[in-house]
Amino acid sequence: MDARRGFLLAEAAEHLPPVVPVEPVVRLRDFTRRFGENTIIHGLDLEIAPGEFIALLGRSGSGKTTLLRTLAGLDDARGQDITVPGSRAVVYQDARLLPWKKVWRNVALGLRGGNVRERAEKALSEVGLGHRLDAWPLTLSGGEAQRTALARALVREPQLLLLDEPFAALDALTRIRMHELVLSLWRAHAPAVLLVTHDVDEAIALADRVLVLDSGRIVAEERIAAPRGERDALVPRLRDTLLGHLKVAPSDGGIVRLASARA
Ligand SMILES: Nc1ncnc2c1ncn2[C@@H]1O[C@H](COP(=O)(O)OP(=O)(O)OP(=O)(O)O)[C@@H](O)[C@H]1O
Repeated sequence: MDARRGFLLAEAAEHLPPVVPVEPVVRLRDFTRRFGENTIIHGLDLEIAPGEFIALLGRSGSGKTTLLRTLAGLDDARGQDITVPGSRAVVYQDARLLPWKKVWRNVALGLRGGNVRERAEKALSEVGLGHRLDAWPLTLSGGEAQRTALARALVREPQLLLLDEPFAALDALTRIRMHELVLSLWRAHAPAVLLVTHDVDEAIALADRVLVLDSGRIVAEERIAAPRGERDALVPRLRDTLLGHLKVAPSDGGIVRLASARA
């Protein structure tokens, strides 16, 4: 390298921000889960950075829920090398609201400290339900119930948000609205997210990184650097790649969902 080029590179490097290694918020090393004789997860390594949005795809029985339950602290992880943040929240496919408590009380459930009603109200306003604070859960639509579940998760300001197929039971239009809502909440609160889904297109639309789990092993990983509003052109290639890893034949077009593909 000539001296002038070396000087220019050194000068440019001086103006770059220092590279600060970011500690992952989740770290699993050689994680294995057995149920009796059956090994469900095989020596899995996983790191999730703060604020990173991960989608986890996999066929039925591949171990997705087992992994999510472990990260949520709901499964026996004794003797395993696992780091998770102290504050975590889970949203499931069904909203799991207590029908005998008003909507705002469901969101406030277990909240410590003062201003509980105001905090629940703020969270419900963020998901567009500021007008349903005193409603009973059974009067909510499916989408409203899931938005309440999201408010209940986010009011705790979790560092890790675990989403277990939270949109699977919703109709297509509501699902798209929920995608937009989840992205805006993610931008506002910046938790790391692990979204378990069967929907390849959903994974591509939402995530920074898509992982494919097969028989308890991560068999593929796709980083998606493109901004979320500019991903349409990438979808066909990514969909084919991911479906290839999932061993599902691509359809002729439209949304390919594993749930229907495996039926
Ligand atoms: N408590 C348990 N005892 C015994 N086997 C279990 C238990 N929990 C899960 N398994 C088994 O572990 C495997 C993985 O299950 P898991 O629920 O993690 O899969 P999944 O990828 O989430 O599937 P799905 O998409 O259908 O929800 C399955 O074969 C399941 O039968």
